Amino acid sequence: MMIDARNVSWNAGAKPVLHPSSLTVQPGETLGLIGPNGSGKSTLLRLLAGLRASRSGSVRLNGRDMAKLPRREIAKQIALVEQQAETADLIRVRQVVELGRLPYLKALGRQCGTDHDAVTKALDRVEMIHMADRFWHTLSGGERQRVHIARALAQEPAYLLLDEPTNHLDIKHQIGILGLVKALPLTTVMVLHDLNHAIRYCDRLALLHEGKILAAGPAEKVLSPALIRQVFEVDAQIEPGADKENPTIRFKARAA
Ligand SMILES: Nc1ncnc2c1ncn2[C@@H]1O[C@H](COP(=O)(O)OP(=O)(O)OP(=O)(O)O)[C@@H](O)[C@H]1O
Repeated sequence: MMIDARNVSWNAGAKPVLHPSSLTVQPGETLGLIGPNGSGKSTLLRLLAGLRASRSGSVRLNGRDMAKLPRREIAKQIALVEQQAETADLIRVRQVVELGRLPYLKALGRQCGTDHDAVTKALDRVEMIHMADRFWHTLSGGERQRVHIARALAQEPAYLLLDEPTNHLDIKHQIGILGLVKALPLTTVMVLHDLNHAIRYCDRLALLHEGKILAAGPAEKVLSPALIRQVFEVDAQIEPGADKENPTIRFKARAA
């Protein structure tokens, strides 16, 4: 059970956005994609989700070439929450989450008790069950983000792919969502900007820079002060955490 990307790449017109890159998502892990704006993180995530066709190589889902798999079959395995995911306005929260059940619907499109339970459970997990009947357009940015995550959970995927899942969330819900994601018995890939969140909530990190995976592995290998300086152009100090827990990175902006 894994997603295995071999030599995948993507161009926007003539401009290479992701140079040929390889990355294996290991079963059960939480893998963080980190890197500066425009480094290719979302592009790589979409390639891993089978939503963007690679110019080279292949992405294999549990050993099968994803380019040859029906979309519905992929959707039963992989749920993706994109940045700024849009939803039609005149729809209620529960209906948004029900969209996650589409890959399972039979020909007549009727939802059954299992679908209803999966939707309720997903809303409960992101603490949005009390807003199940609210209209989408009445939600705050953070509430919308939690509903999108609930939609992905209702899909009951084996792989959860999240692009900046803490966007719009206050600190309580940032920690809540990341803790929830880490605790789920799923394989997760998430794009994160907060390097301290990446250390705390990911088992492994892949650092992207200018469309290339510069390093991949455990945080202590990937996040050295030298690499942080090279990629993010900030000076950083890595301090050991209390009780030898996760280290903390402190940043110092460089003088211009
Ligand atoms: N459809 C597209 N057409 C043109 N350029 C694109 C397209 N998609 C991505 N790009 C460009 O490719 C580069 C990488 O984009 P991508 O969204 O993968 O970066 P990212 O690392 O996720 O960035 P961010 O942290 O800002 O979200 C950017 O310079 C972006 O402008």
